[in-house]
Amino acid sequence: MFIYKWPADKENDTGVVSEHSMCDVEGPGISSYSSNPPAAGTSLVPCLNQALRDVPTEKHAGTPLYLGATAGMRLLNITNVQASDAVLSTVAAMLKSYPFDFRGAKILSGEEEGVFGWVTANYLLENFIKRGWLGEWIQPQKKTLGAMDFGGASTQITFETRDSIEDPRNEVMLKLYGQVYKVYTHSFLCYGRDQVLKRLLSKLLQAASYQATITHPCWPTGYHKSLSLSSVYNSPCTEKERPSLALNTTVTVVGTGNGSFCALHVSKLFDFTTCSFSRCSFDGIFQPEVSGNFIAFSAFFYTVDFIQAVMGTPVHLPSDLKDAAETVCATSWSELLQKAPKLEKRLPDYCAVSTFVYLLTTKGYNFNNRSFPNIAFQKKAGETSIGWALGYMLNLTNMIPAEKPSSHKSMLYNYWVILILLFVVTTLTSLVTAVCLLRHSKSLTI
Ligand SMILES: Nc1ncnc2c1ncn2[C@@H]1O[C@H](COP(=O)(O)OP(=O)(O)OP(=O)(O)O)[C@@H](O)[C@H]1O
Repeated sequence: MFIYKWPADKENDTGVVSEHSMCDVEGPGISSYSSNPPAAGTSLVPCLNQALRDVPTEKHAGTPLYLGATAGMRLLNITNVQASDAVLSTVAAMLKSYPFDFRGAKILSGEEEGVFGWVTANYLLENFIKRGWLGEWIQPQKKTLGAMDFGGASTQITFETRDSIEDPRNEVMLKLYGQVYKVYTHSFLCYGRDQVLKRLLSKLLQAASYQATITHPCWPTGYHKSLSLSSVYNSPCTEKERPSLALNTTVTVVGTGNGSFCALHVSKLFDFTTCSFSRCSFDGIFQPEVSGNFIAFSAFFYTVDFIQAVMGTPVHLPSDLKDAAETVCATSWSELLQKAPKLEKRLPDYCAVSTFVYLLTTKGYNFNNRSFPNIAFQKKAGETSIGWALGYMLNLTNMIPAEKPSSHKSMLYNYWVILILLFVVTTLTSLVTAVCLLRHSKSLTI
């Protein structure tokens, strides 16, 4: 979940926010929500207290505050509507108790999440509009950037396309600063990092007939863990595969670090065969050919950053990602721990997630040797994190106008500055010339 806050008075004449800040509050997970709403405020309080400190006291009442929830809450809403309503109302009550202008809590749809991420990235990179040197507004001729978000529960792909979008559910027409953008977007629920890992465990448990000890080809050798069936089957993403066994049954899972077996099982998470359109990504979802540059953030960034920074392997081509995933899978638990002790909690899963990212981008989204290098794995643009939150806030506060903002006011101001400067320069030059002439004529008369 994100809370967005910013000093409302910091907007300039375009409605462009010059300063803002946000807070990402991680929920405790679906299982903990399903019976009772969370103890609201456990992680919200530090975030709100930071807001109280950042925004000057006299500006508190005029500072809009929104709460948006994403795929984790979409899943909870599927499993238990009452629980998801209870979470939202508990959190809303807590936000109302603060002195800000609280304007509501909402669960975003997958499409909204995708489009707002795309808006954020292109807004931050000034791809919609920018200032010329006279202060006029220029619409840059460069193409917009596609956005790929890999969250905990869902993954989104969003990009501008000229191709026809065969499924209207994937088409969004946006008019921003007087320009119309035809955007393709799709959000895959249950394809976020955490849900992918649960689905993978579920497939492995099923394949091993739920024996007391099973092997995991994506976990490193030397690593093993006992887990309860409920930690795998507490989600709607694994619901269909739930066994008849008691969910408090414990299973021991032993890592075998086998990259090719791992890829085999991870590929079973996708359906690459069904398609009723001229072309599909996977699971029967229409997708036009990817075009232009892309920015891949959240867990896309974490995964590729791990490969590059910890494993020391640059990722330019799909084959680099494939090879790196295999290397991660073949690295033992003790070696991994030695390389990145601070990431201990995440280390067992980099093999599965790298393999998943490789399959998703190449077999799923169809990036190839030509288009894959156009993906920038990045989590920030300048100082700001890329994600749906900024785009959501810009939309709710009408900060991105549909029409191009007028340049007159700022241009007029700049013309005045230039005129005054010219006047000063001309006067100074005339003065200097006059003094020089005077001296020259004096020296002639002597
Ligand atoms: N350093 C890291 N290495 C690997 N994974 C990470 C790292 N930090 C966070 N993650 C994981 O990345 C995933 C995406 O995190 P993010 O905070 O973007 O998700 P989210 O907004 O909660 O997802 P959703 O929108 O699907 O609800 C999560 O599974 C999170 O646990």
